[in-house]
Amino acid sequence: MGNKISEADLIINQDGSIYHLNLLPEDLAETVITVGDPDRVSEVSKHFDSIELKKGKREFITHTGYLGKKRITVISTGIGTDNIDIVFNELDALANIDFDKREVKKDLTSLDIIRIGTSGAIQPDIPMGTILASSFGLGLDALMQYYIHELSGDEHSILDAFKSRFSHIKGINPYLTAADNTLLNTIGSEMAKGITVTAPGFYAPQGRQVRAKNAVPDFINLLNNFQHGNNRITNLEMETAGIYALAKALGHKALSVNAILASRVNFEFSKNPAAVVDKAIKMVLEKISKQK
Ligand SMILES: O=P(O)(O)O[C@H]1O[C@H](CO)[C@@H](O)[C@H]1O
Ligand SMILES: O=c1cc[nH]c(=O)[nH]1
Repeated sequence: MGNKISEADLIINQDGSIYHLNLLPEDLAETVITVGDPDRVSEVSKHFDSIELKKGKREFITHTGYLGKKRITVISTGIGTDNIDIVFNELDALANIDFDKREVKKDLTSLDIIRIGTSGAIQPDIPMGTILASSFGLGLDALMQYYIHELSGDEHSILDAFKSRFSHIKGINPYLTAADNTLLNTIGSEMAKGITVTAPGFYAPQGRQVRAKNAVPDFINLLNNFQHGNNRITNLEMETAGIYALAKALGHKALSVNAILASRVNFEFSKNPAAVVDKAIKMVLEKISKQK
């Protein structure tokens, strides 16, 4: 009885679906694509050979279907790592908790989770239109302060170097997690690679200044000058670090693929963002369709 998860910890709706995602366990495929924008879900599923279900609640829209013999779920997370907390805990519950018994299943399923997101580049040699796979996610948000998560030697050494270089920025406690190596070397094999910084906002937290004044001057230059071994920071967005860290904590494999819409060092934003996103979607689906 001690292992039973309470009704307040794991909320199951009257119809047996999980609280926010509105999905039943059988609605979820073992290959999951996450996107930020709910409208991007159909941009992915329009390439499927068949669509088995469409469900949604709030910003969490889900389509599950087949690409050849591969069953795939595509789901929108909305913006930010606070939403990643909800989506990843609920995806994991769908895969690994027996909803009738409210207990963790004996045999755990490790999902393959691939994010297709948009992002801004901070290196001059990464132009708009690049499709980039995140080798690491470096979080400047607070999500992982609430979870126990372990770091590998590589993760420790990059994170320690970053923390000592950025110790002057008040109120941050960065965390860092690597991509799943197999997904990086298969799905990401033909993509540019680099460390993705996940910011807790789009404007000043990504070094943008419109009217409100930035507390961290020269943020983009500070980030793009950071180098540890062969690792450098290439781009900024708002979910990857949370995805990598929570996926690892829950035993899932994750890769984040970034459609680069902005060059922050050239002060440019894509005139045709849909075409860049479509290129990323096609690259990912082509690789997934070749997986066993
Ligand atoms: O296009 P998506 O996947 O939402 O990703 C990026 O775009 C949003 C900001 O415009 C943030 O969610 C950021 O991570
Ligand atoms: O610069 C960018 C572009 C897309 N998404 C972000 O979070 N930042």
